[in-house]
Amino acid sequence: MSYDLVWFKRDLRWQDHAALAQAAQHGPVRCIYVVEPELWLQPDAALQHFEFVRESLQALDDALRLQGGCVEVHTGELPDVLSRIWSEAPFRQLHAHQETGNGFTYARDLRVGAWCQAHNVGWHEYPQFGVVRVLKNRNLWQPAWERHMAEPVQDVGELRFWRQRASRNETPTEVRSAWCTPSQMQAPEHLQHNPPMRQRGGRHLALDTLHSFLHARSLGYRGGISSPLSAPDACSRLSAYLAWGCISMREVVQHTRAHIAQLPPQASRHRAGLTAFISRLYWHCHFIQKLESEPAIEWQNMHRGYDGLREHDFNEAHFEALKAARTGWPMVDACVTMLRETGWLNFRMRAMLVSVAAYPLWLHWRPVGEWLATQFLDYEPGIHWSQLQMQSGTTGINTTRVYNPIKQAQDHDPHGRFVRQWLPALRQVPDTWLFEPWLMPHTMQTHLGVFVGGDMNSALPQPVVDLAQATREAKQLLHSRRQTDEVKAAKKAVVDKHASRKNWGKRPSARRTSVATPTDKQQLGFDF
Ligand SMILES: Cc1cc2nc3c(=O)[nH]c(=O)nc-3n(C[C@H](O)[C@H](O)[C@H](O)COP(=O)(O)OP(=O)(O)OC[C@H]3O[C@@H](n4cnc5c(N)ncnc54)[C@H](O)[C@@H]3O)c2cc1C
Repeated sequence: MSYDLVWFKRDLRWQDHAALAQAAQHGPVRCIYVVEPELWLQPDAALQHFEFVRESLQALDDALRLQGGCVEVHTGELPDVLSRIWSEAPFRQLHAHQETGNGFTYARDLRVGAWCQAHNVGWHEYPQFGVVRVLKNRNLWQPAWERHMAEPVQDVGELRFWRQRASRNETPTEVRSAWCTPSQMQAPEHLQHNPPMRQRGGRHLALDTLHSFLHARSLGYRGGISSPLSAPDACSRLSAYLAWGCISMREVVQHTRAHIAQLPPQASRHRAGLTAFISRLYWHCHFIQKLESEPAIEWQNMHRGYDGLREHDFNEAHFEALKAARTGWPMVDACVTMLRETGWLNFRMRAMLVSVAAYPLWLHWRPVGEWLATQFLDYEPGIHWSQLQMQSGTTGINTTRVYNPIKQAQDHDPHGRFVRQWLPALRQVPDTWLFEPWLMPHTMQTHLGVFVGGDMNSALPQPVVDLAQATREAKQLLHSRRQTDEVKAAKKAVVDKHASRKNWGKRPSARRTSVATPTDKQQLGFDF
């Protein structure tokens, strides 16, 4: 009996799973996940991602077992694994979701396509987000997003699973030797970083998170998402579940719209929060579309006119201080610490970290992005690299936004609860010096027994650079590059390819009437 093979990647769910639903229509299915050693060797991979995948696969396996099936975990490179499976028991067709991943997955998918062609196996890839493969024109993008989200959620119904039969000479254990169950998965030894307080994987947790957000936490979305104190509750916290596919984007959009529709008229704050949340769901796919349309933005500047701006000045000491949470700016160091312990940070604080890296520390976005990719449990290449470039000023279409970490602390942590929570050395420091402890008089430092110094033994580090001066110099360098004729001339091509065409979910400015918003300003539509 032949079967169709379903290859799970970053789509670790069984509901609204187009690949599984379509495969099931053809007859028996066999479900696999492949641990690809090369993939986990990439610089953007971390142990937390592997463990989250394992947990999500465990939930998937549990659900499939209720129907008499399972998910097989194979280890090896693709298409070698396909060859092995095929030579043991040929399959008719291979089904998977489209993936807009890093350079490795892009090249691997091309190899898989070639393998399928050579073996006369049908290769079916299905979109799982509102991202359009081979998008001819950016103007067509938003209607395509709406169509995708409006389609009915795919119910996989009852599944028939393919069963492997032992040949006469094999014991059942030998038949299974080529794969293992999710609970038997072994993380590659080199993988590091698994934050103790990170979110756990699995579809049931994704659904619980969506439920608690829609019914309670989203009341705090409006006004609550910018401060790192309120954001962990006020934000949806769905990013990791969307990134690893425990829940589909369509499910989230449809549930949210249905929830908005049944809110009473007086629930205006709740409605406004959920409407703003929907605009973030557009942004999710809008940003992934950039990488889909131009995979090279993972490595090279979106606007090539910025080439050479930071590449040759990379300061390792600055980078090490940032990673070690010892820049000397409490808000920055507290955010790095929270991220290290939880695997998550809200948008504004992510933007601030990259801004500090890109401007006063003058670090190129690529190494910073590799490090942050391992720190973010929700690492999604399309959003990540586009945001890294946007916050570093290399897209050429966004207004330069430079976040001052002292002002961010004053605005979003006025009583210092956040920095004191994550930086115990600051707990004794009075409010007056909390966000600028290097200004604390020596007598006060002696009195508290907390010293600010340049060496690793000091409880509090000196700022690595003079913030005001380094930021001024960085802005000057960027702006002088922006003024060159080459940079100005090449801007239109970037706008045509990548800029948004609509001001999703943003309230119109009272002063602006029907005049179209300049595209580069629209790109900043994140803040309330
Ligand atoms: C430098 C940088 C890197 C980032 N890297 C990632 C990443 O790797 N993966 C990731 O999912 N998000 C990334 N973001 C976007 C954003 O910070 C996170 O999506 C958000 O903090 C996740 O928390 P949440 O799910 O509670 O967000 P919510 O505010 O509840 O938003 C709901 C969903 O909308 C999407 N979304 C929210 N904000 C954005 C945004 N600005 N751009 C695109 N999509 C958005 C996410 O899928 C998110 O889960 C990055 C932002 C910056 C500044």
